[in-house]
Amino acid sequence: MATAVLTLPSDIIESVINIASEAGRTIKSIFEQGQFEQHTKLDDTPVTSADLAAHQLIYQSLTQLTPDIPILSEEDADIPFSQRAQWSQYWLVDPLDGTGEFIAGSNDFSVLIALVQNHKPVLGVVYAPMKEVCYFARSGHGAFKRQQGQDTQIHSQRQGEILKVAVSRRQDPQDVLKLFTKKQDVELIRLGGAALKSCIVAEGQADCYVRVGPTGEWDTGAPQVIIEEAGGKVLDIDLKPLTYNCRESLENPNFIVVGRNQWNWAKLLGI
Ligand SMILES: Nc1ncnc2c1ncn2[C@@H]1O[C@H](COP(=O)(O)O)[C@@H](OP(=O)(O)O)[C@H]1O
Ligand SMILES: [Mg+2]
Repeated sequence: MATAVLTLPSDIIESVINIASEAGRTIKSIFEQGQFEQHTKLDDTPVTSADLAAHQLIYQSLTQLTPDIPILSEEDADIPFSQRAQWSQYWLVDPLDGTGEFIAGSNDFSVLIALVQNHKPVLGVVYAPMKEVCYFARSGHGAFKRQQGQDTQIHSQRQGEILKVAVSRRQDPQDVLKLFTKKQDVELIRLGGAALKSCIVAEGQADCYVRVGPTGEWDTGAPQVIIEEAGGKVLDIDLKPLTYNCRESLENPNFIVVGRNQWNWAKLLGI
């Protein structure tokens, strides 16, 4: 039987922001020193000593904060579904989203921490250490961007005639453009890391972020709360919601993060 969902203090998000910021500072210091180890994981994605240092720090801090809530991190994800199925809530963590960017020397990486309750992300923090920007949201309380100590509420409703589409810097944009069936003027915004692309949609700098190819549930958990609280959605390519901790596999389907309700996404994607 699944454990009961615990009622958490409303200011727990500040503790999570502090944990993500500390992990981000650890990553930044390794990035600036330029000395790190690098391996390729079984799924053929890279991992560095910075990912692992951030994972250790987040794991210890979250365990101290909420000893009864389990943690699913990209760097400790080998937990059988039979065990995860017992969880009614858990922390979903990507200690370093954008490892490829980190290795390449680009600034487009961030730390992601989400709280998932009853298969739905309800709290999300995305901290980008090189940009010193934090995006955060709690279900029902709006989405915010914290920069230079100032919190600004963000909204995803961008106005404009051209469809601005955020896509991975490490992917052929044709993989994304071919999904759009209707003739439409499209401007591409190339950026690294899954979360930062979602966040620029959440703050109305892009209309959507389209991801074709594998990602993990940890890549979308925290950004999903931020985009939903900013007025947008995360959907699979059939425009159905993504699911969390519902299957043995933790891989997401292809997905689209949409900000603007004025676009007819079903028509644009030929659904
Ligand atoms: N083969 C694969 N399997 C699973 N996830 C993958 C993957 N290739 C890329 N990803 C995901 O896509 C994210 C990178 O997005 P982008 O290409 O936009 O920079 C990676 O985040 P991490 O850096 O946390 O691993 C990773 O989670
Ligand atoms: Mg990662």
